[in-house]
Amino acid sequence: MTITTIGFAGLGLIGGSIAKALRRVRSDLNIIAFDPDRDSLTAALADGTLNQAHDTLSQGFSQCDIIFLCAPVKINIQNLQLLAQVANPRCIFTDVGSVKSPIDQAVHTMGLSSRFIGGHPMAGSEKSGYASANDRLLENAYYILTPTPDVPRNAVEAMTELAAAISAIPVLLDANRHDFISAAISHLPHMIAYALVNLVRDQDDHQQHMRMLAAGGFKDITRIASSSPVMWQQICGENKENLLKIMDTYIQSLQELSLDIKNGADDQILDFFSQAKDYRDAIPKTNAKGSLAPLYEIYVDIIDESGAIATIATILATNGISIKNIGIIHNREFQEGALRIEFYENDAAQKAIDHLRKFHYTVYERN
Ligand SMILES: NC(=O)C1=CN([C@@H]2O[C@H](COP(=O)(O)OP(=O)(O)OC[C@H]3O[C@@H](n4cnc5c(N)ncnc54)[C@H](O)[C@@H]3O)[C@@H](O)[C@H]2O)C=CC1
Ligand SMILES: O=C(O)C(=O)Cc1ccc(O)cc1
Repeated sequence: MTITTIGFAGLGLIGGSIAKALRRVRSDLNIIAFDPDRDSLTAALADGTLNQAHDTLSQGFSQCDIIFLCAPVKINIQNLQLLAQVANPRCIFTDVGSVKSPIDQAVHTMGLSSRFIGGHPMAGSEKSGYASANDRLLENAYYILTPTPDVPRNAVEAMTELAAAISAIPVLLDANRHDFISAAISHLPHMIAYALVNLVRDQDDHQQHMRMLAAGGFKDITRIASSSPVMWQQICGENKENLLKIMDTYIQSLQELSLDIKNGADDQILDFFSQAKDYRDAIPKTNAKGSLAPLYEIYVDIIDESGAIATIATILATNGISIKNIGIIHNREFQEGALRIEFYENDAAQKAIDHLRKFHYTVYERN
């Protein structure tokens, strides 16, 4: 399947990131888009990502070989209905939505099963909009594809190649299975984050001590409460049954924990925490965007005084070691605060450890 023109219906964080990545790896592509947010289109024309911007989902999209649906999940289904009327009969549709079964069913009803490949890149962030899009966002991230058996093999291959071309890792999965998995590993965590933030907001005092004192743990598990409310409202509606099932299971497990705490069942509590720790420790490390790129990071205990960072940076620089990122972190793991240093390569991280230990710094690596 030859791909020369790609369309985007929605050019926010994910649509924008895919369009930018495709532009980087295939400068010859004709990339066109529609988004009701005119500023996104203007920015994407200005930075060279788009060849054309359209004010509607109409005739302009008839030239597309592939159209990516990148709006919130319910809107993707509406847009597919509009685009099916204007796209050429060879055009393949794909989406990036976080829920796969409802769009699959809609596609079936519309008689488009042989032309639709569901997609879900498993990376992103709490940010929204084209302004946050980044051509490396999906690098080393799993990109789930849920083609039905009706889709021709060459179309699935073309889609798999596109995902791989932007350095994502294509994975084929059944749509229903995808939705249950996503309910557990993505949708439930977002519900927990939203609910926890609101709980703290409601319990806070007039001086907002809770907001002021909220530490690493709270921030770690609530970052995603800054995600787009509209996007998550639509995900809840579209993955209702799976989400309700997994929320019930979660509530039940909290109730059991609460009972164990009430009864002073120390052994059960220790088992519960230990099992969770073992499973969590075995999850592969990812970078901030959720992709699997290896992290070459070390942690160094430092005395919190001016010049401490500069001294370490100087030791590394004079030994020819480049730093990718550096910053102090304060959390329970490092009670006094530690310096987190990220490198571009493992070799650099190992050299840094050797040099810093020579200067008697305490250095940790995370396994
Ligand atoms: N945010 C994330 O980390 C991830 C999101 N997704 C999925 O990607 C899709 C897009 O999410 P984001 O890019 O994060 O959201 P976003 O809010 O950054 O972008 C959505 C874009 O859709 C546009 N839009 C609104 N109504 C539209 C319409 N009628 N037609 C065309 N475009 C319209 C908005 O103006 C916006 O630019 C969602 O379906 C979401 O479930 C998938 C993986 C990760
Ligand atoms: O920011 C995060 O950690 C996310 O979990 C982003 C995200 C949001 C929605 C998805 O369907 C996939 C990934």
